[in-house]
Amino acid sequence: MRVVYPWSVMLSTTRSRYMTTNPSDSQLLKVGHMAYLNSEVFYRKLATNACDLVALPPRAMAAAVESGELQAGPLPIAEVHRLGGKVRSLGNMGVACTGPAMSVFLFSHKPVEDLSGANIAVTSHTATSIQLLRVLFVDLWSVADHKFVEMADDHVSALVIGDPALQMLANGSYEYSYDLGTAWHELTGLPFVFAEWVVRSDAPENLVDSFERSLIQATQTGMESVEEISKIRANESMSENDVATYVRNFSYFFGPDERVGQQEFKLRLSKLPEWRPAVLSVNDSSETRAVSTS
Ligand SMILES: C=C(O[C@@H]1C=C(C(=O)O)C=C[C@H]1O)C(=O)O
Repeated sequence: MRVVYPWSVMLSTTRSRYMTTNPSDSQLLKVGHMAYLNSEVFYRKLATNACDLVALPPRAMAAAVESGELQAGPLPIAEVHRLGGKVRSLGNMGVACTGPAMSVFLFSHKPVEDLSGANIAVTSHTATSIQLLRVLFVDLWSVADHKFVEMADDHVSALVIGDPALQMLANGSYEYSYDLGTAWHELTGLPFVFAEWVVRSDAPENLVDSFERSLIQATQTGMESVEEISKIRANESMSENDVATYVRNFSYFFGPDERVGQQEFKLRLSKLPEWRPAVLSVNDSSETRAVSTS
C-alpha cells in the first residue's frame, strides 16, 4: 500500500508503516485516508495491499474524489449529497453519532444566541459541519447575519472538527463550547451522519468489490481493537479511557436510523440558500498552524 502524506504536518497521527516514496502504477484503488482519531477503526487493520492511501482533510478529500485523483474515501456527507450519482456507497459505512460527536464544536466567546452579526471562523477541513452549523443557526439558535471567516481572521466563535477540536477542547481558551452532534439531536432526536464511505461510480468493479470486502473486514476487526487503538493514540490530553470512550461513541456501520438522520439533514439543508465553502489547497490554509496537533 503506497501512501502520500501532504497532510502529515497537520496531524500527529500519521503512521510510518504506510509511508513509502515509491509510486507505482499498481492495480489498487486510490483511497482517502482520514487521519482523524474518529476514523482510525477503518485503517488500523486494513491490509497493506488493500489500496493506495492518500491522507487528506475531509473537504480536500471530497475535491480529490470529484476530480478523480482519488477513487474512494470516507467523504463529508454534504459532499456525498452534492456528488449524487458520481459516487456510490461502500459497505453502508461512515462516521455517525447519536447525540454528542465529542469532536465537532462551535467554540465561542459569547453564548450562541448572541452570535447574530458575528464573525465565525471555520476550519478549512470541514464540508459537512459548516452546513450543519448553518442549519442549526436557522432551525435551532435563530442566528442571522453572521459572517464565516478563516481561522486567522478576527472572530468571536470558531468551528473546529476532528483531532484539532479534541486538542482545542483540552487546551482552548473559549468560554463556551457547543457540540454540534448534541445540538442536532436536540433539534431532531436523530443520529447525525458526518461522513460516508463512497467510491466513484466509474471505478473498476473488480477493484471496488475486493476493496469493499477488505474495508468491511478491517473495520469489524478495528472495532474489536479499540483497546489497542487507545494505547497507541492516548496522549497528554486524552487518556486511554478517553480515547476508547470517544471511538466507541461513533457508529461506523449505518442502520435505518442513520439513514433517516441523513435524509433529514439533506432536507433541512435544501431549504437554505445554496452555498458551499471554498475548496482550499491544504498548503494555502493559514489555519494549518493555528489548529495543528503535531
Ligand atoms: C465527527 C467528525 O466528523 C467529521 C466531519 C466532517 C466535516 O465536517 O466535513 C467530515 C468528516 C468527519 O470525519 C469529526 O471530525 O470529529
